[in-house]
Amino acid sequence: MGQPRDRVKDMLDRPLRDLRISVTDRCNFRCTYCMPAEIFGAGYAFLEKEKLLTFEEITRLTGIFTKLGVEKIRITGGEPLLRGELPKLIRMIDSVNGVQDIALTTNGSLLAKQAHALKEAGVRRVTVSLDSLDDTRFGLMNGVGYSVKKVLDNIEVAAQAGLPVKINMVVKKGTNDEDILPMARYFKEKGHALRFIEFMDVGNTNGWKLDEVVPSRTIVDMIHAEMPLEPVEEGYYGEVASRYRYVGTNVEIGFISSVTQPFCATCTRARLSAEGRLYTCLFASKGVDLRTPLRNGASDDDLEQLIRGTWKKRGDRYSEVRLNQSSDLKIEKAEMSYLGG
Ligand SMILES: Nc1nc2c(ncn2[C@@H]2O[C@H](COP(=O)(O)OP(=O)(O)OP(=O)(O)O)[C@@H](O)[C@H]2O)c(=O)[nH]1
Ligand SMILES: C[S@@+](CC[C@H](N)C(=O)[O-])C[C@H]1O[C@@H](n2cnc3c(N)ncnc32)[C@H](O)[C@@H]1O
Ligand code: SF4
Ligand code: SF4
Repeated sequence: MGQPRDRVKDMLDRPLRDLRISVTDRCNFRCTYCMPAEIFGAGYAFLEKEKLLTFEEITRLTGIFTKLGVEKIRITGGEPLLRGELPKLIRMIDSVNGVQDIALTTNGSLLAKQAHALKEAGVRRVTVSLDSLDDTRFGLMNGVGYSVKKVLDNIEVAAQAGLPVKINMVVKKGTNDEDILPMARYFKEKGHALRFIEFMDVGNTNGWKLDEVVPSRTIVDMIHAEMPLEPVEEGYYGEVASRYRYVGTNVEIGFISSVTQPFCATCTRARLSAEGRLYTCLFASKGVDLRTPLRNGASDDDLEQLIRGTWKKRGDRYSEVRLNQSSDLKIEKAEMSYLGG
């Protein structure tokens, strides 16, 4: 694996390390906190096929990002497993010099069919989102009545295919906070790392209110009282989750506290939307169009300069700025399902 030619840093001295690639803005779920059904209904204008970056375009851009320091790729969306022939894309990305890790975030509904092929193509690990073990609550939260058992079965298929699995649970007060302990008990037993995500004010349509956020500290205390926890050291610079281990086991649990303990100071993540816009923050309103130059014959050097210049100008620290505010900052944001969660 070659070393990056020139690791670029932003205005706050943060290097570019991770690229989160959204491969589609579509999803078969309508999670209330992400794609509420009343907004993302039948009339919603999703991206047309010709607007999506092709696999060749994504791979070419990945090669340029690695020259600037990117080592870790996360495939996301929308629901990434809705994109046809995903294993083919994974194989192409895996062949890019400098890519050291390819992870996938998915709602798990289509995982059983594809787990083996994804693993073989080069996916190193998957994160499956699941917010409850109760069918009624999960069905309401995913917006389409999708069953818990199917997701749990698919998680085990992925694990048996040799993919380490993490679970993401978004916690909303009054909606699924009663699921915190049952989820912790279940995944402790299964041996998969569960991560609790504070409900965030992403996008413009999820009706976010600070009083629906359950602070990670509360969840740590709640779990520790029943199943003692000990902290685990940061695994890498800028790690998103604070990790703990159940005492006496190797099973981990994580907390993603972007509302109450923002981690902008070490944020190394760039996001590439399915239509090829580069976003330097999850809460950015505008992305930089890479598809137009890509399709108009720009050279790799031109594209590298464009990406380098964008990262160098980056000063984003939305979650830190929002801290201590009782509401979201009233700015126009891109939707998470569009720019890649
Ligand atoms: N505010 C904010 N939230 C983030 C950011 N990155 C990830 N998240 C949130 O954390 C969730 C989990 O991210 P994942 O991609 O599953 O995890 P990760 O921590 O990057 O993954 P690992 O590589 O396993 O450490 C995302 O779905 C977001 O909700 C970020 O840069 N800013
Ligand atoms: C946007 S989804 C895309 C990938 C895939 N569809 C999935 O759900 O895993 C990525 C992650 O973002 C999380 N997410 C979405 N909206 C969120 C919000 N408002 N607050 C916190 N996390 C959110 C989801 O739970 C999921 O784990
Ligand atoms: S969180 Fe994932 S599964 Fe849920 S609506 Fe958003 S993109 Fe779809
Ligand atoms: S809010 Fe923006 S800058 Fe802060 S951690 Fe998230 S993506 Fe990074």
